[in-house]
Amino acid sequence: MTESVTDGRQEYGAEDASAVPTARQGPPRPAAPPELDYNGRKHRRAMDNASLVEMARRIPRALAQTAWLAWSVDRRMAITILVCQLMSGVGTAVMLTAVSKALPLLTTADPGAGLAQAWPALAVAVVALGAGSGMWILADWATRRLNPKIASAADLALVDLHMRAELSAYDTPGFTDRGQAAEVGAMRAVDLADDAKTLTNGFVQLVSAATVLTSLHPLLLGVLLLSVVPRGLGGVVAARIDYRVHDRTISARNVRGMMRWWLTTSELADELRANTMRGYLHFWYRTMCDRVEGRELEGARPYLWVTLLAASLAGLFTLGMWASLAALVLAGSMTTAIAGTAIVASQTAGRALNSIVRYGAVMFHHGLYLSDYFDFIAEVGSMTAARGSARPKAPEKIRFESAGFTYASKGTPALHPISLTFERGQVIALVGENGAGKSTLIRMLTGLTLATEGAVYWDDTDLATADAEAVWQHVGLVPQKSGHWPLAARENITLGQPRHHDDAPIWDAADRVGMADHVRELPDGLDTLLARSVWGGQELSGGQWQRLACARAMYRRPAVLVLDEPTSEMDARGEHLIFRELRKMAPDRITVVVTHRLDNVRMADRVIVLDKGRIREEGTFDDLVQTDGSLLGELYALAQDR
Ligand SMILES: Nc1ncnc2c1ncn2[C@@H]1O[C@H](COP(=O)(O)OP(=O)(O)OP(=O)(O)O)[C@@H](O)[C@H]1O
Repeated sequence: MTESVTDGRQEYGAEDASAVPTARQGPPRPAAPPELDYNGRKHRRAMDNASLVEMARRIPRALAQTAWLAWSVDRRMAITILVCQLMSGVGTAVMLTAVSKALPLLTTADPGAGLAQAWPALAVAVVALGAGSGMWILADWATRRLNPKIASAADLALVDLHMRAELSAYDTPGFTDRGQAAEVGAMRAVDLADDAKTLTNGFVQLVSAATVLTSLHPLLLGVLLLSVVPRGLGGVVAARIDYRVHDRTISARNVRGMMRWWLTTSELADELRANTMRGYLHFWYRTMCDRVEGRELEGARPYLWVTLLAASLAGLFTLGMWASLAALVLAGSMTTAIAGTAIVASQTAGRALNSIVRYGAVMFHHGLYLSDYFDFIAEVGSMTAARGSARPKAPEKIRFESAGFTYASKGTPALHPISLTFERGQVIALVGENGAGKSTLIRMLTGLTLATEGAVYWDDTDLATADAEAVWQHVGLVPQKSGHWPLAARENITLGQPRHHDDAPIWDAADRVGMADHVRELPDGLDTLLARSVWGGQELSGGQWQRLACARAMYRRPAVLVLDEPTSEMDARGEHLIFRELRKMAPDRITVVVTHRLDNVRMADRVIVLDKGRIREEGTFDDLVQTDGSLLGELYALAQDR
């Protein structure tokens, strides 16, 4: 079915994938979403440069990384697996040796006498086989205990690093993409221990079987190896194709995943519908799906050819092995009994080699994702907010000394070097047009970012030398966009503070922002989950969420209280209440408020007007609005003239 969604200017084939919009009379055809490919380049270069030998080298590295992860989460289980692997290898060697001893006895002229002589060796073979299987089962149990622990630890490390990274990390080109690739690495960690165990078990079994095979006839091992080499190479090349497809689609999948949230969340459902955005967004999303799908399909054909070729060659080489065995027996170079043992040993070695090839390819594949994971961990690890050890007290004064800030991605400063002081007891209003640098100044003031020029001091402590967490202990921040945390109302107020048994301060904070009555009316009061998308959860209005963010900052009773447009979604009563509370709380702290509602600025002791990253004017509200040519005066007049 093809449905056309018309907004009067453009038409999109909204349901049919092939119906990429066609230009009719006049309206321009919408462009496909741009190719986003900042991160892929690095990986593709690495992939293209890597020879098979180099790629195979990744396997031991992946095994070592897995072993390290296993060791760090549960040493007991890691040792159990190792011991079981070795024991199962010993079991195989004992079993094969016992078979090689028993078979010549069984092929004598008198089978009865042969059996009587061979039974101890056969019994040893059976016990060794059973013990080997037991070891394998034990290793399996240990791996199952290890897998979820490795997965949680890998995921936790990733999430935690994100939370500890300097804000500038998010501005690094390709950061989100690399984060996504690392997430895939962390997700793959679920299977890591299992696959590593199967691979190493293959090695152990192979060594056992190869030792026995070589002792029977040196030629046998070479012939056996030949039968699995093609499959091994095929597996590695196929994994390489797979990873390249993954790598070529990661940016598209990443941006599609982000857009998916925007398209399905109730928060944007009104805007999307009422503004007839669905047609274009459907086209956009479909194009991304097609892009990913197309690249995956492109990889399917070479994948098929490689695996087919590898399997055919492997078949031919296996045939060759059987022919060689027959030739050796016919030429009298090998007895039938030894050939029989060789068959049993070659079965074991063949299975082991197959495991090595199969799981070697899997581990190689894991290795690529794991390297993404570890690279990202190292990258973000070096970007965590570890600045210095000074632990500043609640500041009496915050001083900017020629402090400026330039974002890494920008050539010009967002804030040119400025010098000014914020004092305890004062309410300071920051005013300025969009992009003037207010939020940037706030981030510097609270130590969220460090000045790229000059310095910011909390009393005598340069924030560049201070422990970031120790600084933030004294901060309460209401950012422009605060989190609608899918937690209970109680946690939404206390988040970031130690939990107390007494609810009185929580109700007090709710009361200060005019939310106490509403919270009382919620089905479970403070315990009500504030997330409509979760079963039993409740939703708040935009203004109510803002009130809760203010309550959270007030509950902290911080020495530095910073609010970035805290009342933009609030009604007049809420706004009045918040500013009244701020004034009441002001004597014990440094209060900084950013607001575009200039009537509120009156309550500030001091107004700082920023313009294009510079301080344009500073003083009391009344003085500034009455000054000729004042930007505040002009903005205020415009606000009155609305
Ligand atoms: N993460 C960032 N990376 C690069 N540039 C940024 C970043 N954040 C802000 N900027 C730029 O820095 C300048 C100052 O931005 P800032 O957010 O401080 O302005 P603002 O005064 O708070 O604006 P608004 O009133 O719109 O909130 C702007 O030019 C903005 O584009």
